[in-house]
Amino acid sequence: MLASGAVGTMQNRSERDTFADMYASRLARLWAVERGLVFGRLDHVDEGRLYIGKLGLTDDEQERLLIDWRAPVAQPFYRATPAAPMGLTRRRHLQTRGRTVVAVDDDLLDLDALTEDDRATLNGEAALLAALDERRTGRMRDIVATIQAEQDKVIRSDLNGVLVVQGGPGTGKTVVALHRAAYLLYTHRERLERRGVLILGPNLTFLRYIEQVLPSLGETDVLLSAVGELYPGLTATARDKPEVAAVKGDLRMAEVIARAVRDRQRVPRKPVELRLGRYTLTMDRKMLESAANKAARSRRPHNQARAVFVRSLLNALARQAARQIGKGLIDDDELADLREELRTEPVVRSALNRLWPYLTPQRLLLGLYGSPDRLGYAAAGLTPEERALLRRDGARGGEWTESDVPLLDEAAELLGEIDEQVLRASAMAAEEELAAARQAEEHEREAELAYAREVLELTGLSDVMEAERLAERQRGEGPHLTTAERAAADRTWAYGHVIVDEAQELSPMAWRAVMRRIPTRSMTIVGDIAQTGSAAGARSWAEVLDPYVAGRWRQERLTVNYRTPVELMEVAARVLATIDPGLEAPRSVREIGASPWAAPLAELPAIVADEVAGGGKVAVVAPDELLASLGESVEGAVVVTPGAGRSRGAEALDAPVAVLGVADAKGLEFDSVIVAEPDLIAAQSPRGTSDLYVALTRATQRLGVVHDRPLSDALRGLARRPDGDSGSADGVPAVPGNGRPPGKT
Ligand SMILES: Nc1ncnc2c1ncn2[C@@H]1O[C@H](COP(=O)(O)OP(=O)(O)OP(=O)(O)O)[C@@H](O)[C@H]1O
Repeated sequence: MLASGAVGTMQNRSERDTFADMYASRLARLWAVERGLVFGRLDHVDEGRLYIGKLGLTDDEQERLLIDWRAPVAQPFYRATPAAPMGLTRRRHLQTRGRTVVAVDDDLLDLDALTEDDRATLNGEAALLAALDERRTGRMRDIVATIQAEQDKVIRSDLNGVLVVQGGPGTGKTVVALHRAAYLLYTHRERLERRGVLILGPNLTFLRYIEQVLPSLGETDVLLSAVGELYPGLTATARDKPEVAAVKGDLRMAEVIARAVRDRQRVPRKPVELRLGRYTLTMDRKMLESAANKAARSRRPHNQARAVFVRSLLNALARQAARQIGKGLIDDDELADLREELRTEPVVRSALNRLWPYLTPQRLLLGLYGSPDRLGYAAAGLTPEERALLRRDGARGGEWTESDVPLLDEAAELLGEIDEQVLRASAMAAEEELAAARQAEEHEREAELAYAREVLELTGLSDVMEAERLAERQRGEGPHLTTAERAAADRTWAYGHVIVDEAQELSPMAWRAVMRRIPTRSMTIVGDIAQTGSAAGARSWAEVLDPYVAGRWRQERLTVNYRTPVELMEVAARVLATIDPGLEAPRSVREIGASPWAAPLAELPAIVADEVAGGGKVAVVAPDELLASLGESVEGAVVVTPGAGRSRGAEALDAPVAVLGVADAKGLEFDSVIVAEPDLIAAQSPRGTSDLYVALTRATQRLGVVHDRPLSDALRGLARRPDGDSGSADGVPAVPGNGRPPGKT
């Protein structure tokens, strides 16, 4: 298609590009599914054999060669059991390397239906354990070949309504949610391709960790985003202290933002005088209030209601001007002329801008955080201590934090868009004002200059640029945009389906921002209440969902832990019991024959070197305050500090050793995990014990803790790491060997 060149009519060219796009994405899909293309075979009692793979293929005669795993006829591959064989005699798992079959495992489902020959060729089932025991690569992989029945139920659950998937660590919530996205896209392709699917994750490192799963299933057009990226045009990675995050995430902030907007619409008590050469006009309180009331009654967002306010004031001023120049009665045309004349007067314009300024969410929030007065008015419903937590000096600078993003979104909703033409016009006007201000009297100068700068800044915002570029592309003047790209740039986009991972971490304000994007409430929410680390996070799913879909959400539970071996989970479960004795840890499927260990902090560098030599990915999970120093002491480590960007996360995943805090380790897994100063992790925030539970459940093979501080009861019994100091913690004998598994069990 491309070789045919850019010839012919516009229509020809556009057709050519469409075909080229189509073939390119088909090709990309075919390449992406190469690994493990075919992984299963179903032997039916009477229908013969079907091969199951990552996508469907037919030959030139339209004979089915391969069935897509998501097709209804593939379902018995995941669901059939000897008790309910679903018409199968046998299910075969094929393991391949490149295009070579390297192993075959059979599940026997219907003994009676098997021939003697079949009985002789049956192998034991080992595909799942083989997959679980594989070394980790730093990136999550698809599990199509080994999806378990309870997971399949979640994956194929109905598109409509809110589905909550609650499950302990390692139960496959994330991987299942990703396969569900692929399944929904396959089953409801038209609707979901048009509206798009959004997957929200806890942080940028996590997004890098999962980003290859959907492409490897042939799905490339899903938007992966962290909550800190929900507001187009900025990526917030900084984190507030827990007590600040708790205030910013509280539902009362919705009222604070609403009042902050109203604060910018309050009219001054004293009359405002406008000196206009020949005459002086006065805007008294009554006139201002009447204009503000009209604007409020229009029920438009702030930036759009401004037009109503301005028009009302200009009308009143024009009448006043007419009276002053001796024209008592004027007709509509004359009034309109006068109004336009006044509108262009710099003095009038600048007064109107001060009375009802155009506002962006950023400006509103910075103005609020930076001013005790504004906070006093807007946050009247908060305590003085809470207001103090919101206060930020240097209002103009400063980084946006993850918990600011839902507030910006809330503000955007109340402020509305600023018309692009208006922005341009006010930029020009501001330039003029700047020039005028330079000539103004000393005492007025500061205020004038500050205001003009403000407007200029406002008009130079990068999201406006983005909007422009977007509009250009949509008009067909730029490169083709995918649904995901268009959705990412548009704050008001309504998605076809939204998946929220680690959903327990979202604050009530973040939920408002999420719900705005999915008016149909077609959602999958996955998480674990026991892992909630954020101070503003969830304590129960009902508390989160009842305000939006009371009585209309359904829940599935995942109960089997595929990541953490039995020995490691025993230790984690002791910590879980200290959070709440009623909480149940998931059941692990593997034993590895080695127990977690403890060692002095000083031995960390040597231990890490040893673990790296042992192979696979190693992580040191540490309290935030120790990250930098530990990172320096460990050779070859990539440190992820809070606020690190997407690329740092990726670097850490690809490195042999990552040093990171719990918030960034959330959702990830490594072959070997060393938790530094566990009790400091537990003490560093109100939900610190949940953080420790998360840290202890990240390993697939080996787990240890290094510490100087005394260990809590839950960890006190750990054996000393044999290579470290002799003896054991509190008299418990050392584990035999070097703490590594003696081999696959
Ligand atoms: N059916 C399966 N076949 C093979 N591997 C699986 C299966 N289910 C889960 N796993 C693996 O188990 C590990 C844990 O899965 P995942 O990260 O999705 O769990 P999670 O419930 O999201 O955990 P957490 O709550 O701790 O983040 C992953 O390596 C995943 O690939």
